[in-house]
Amino acid sequence: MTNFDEPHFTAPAAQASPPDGHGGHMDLPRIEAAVREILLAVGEDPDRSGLMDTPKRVAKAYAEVFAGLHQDPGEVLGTTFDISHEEMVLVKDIPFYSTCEHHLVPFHGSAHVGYIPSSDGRVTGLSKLARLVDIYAKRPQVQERLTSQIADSLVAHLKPRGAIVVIECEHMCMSMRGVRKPGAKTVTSAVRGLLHEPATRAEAMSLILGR
Ligand SMILES: Nc1nc2c(ncn2[C@@H]2O[C@H](COP(=O)(O)OP(=O)(O)OP(=O)(O)O)[C@@H](O)[C@H]2O)c(=O)[nH]1
Ligand SMILES: [Zn+2]
Repeated sequence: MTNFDEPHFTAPAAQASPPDGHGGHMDLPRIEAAVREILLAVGEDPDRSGLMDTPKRVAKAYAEVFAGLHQDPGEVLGTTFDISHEEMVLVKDIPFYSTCEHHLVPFHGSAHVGYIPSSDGRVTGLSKLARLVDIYAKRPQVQERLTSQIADSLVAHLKPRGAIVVIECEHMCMSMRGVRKPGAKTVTSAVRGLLHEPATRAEAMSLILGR
């Protein structure tokens, strides 16, 4: 069964902060040791010159790719402005990279994130919507959970009257291996509140799809 629980914001054996300095910890030496094991297991020589620094590099790369495990969406969405806006705010074509939790290879594409602000006259910064996408993308993920987590986080932190998230992705686990269908796109959506109304939803979808 899929586990929809929020990952923990702290990991055991704290060793080093992720590169963006948003708190939380990664056990870099442990990642390095595991990468060395993988290299040995596939029949490589981790001590040859080309691979000598690879475990260290991979650990550094993983700290970046999984940094979202240690970031708090509430903190990002906490920056709000006193702007009364009754209609939809939509940031579309937000590029992102995530990691398929089944194969630990990338899936990547675009996210479209929209909301109808709460009646309290406050909106969040536009960049915060893109930051929110990254916080959830930079974790081991499946596309469906990524989509609903972004929508649920908007609802929890901004109390909007409605929210919509549409994500279009290519999964490398379907392109470079396995079924090998490069170019196949998976589209997922999550809709909350007033965006369930057919006319509002249709308006959002036409804004999202009208390129
Ligand atoms: N629903 C969903 N499935 C995903 C996602 N990312 C990868 N998958 C799928 O996860 C499934 C894992 O299937 P398994 O049969 O357990 O693993 P596998 O033998 O590697 O499967 P193949 O990829 O078909 O070779 C595959 O069908 C993947 O396409 C995702 O974000 N959402
Ligand atoms: Zn996969």
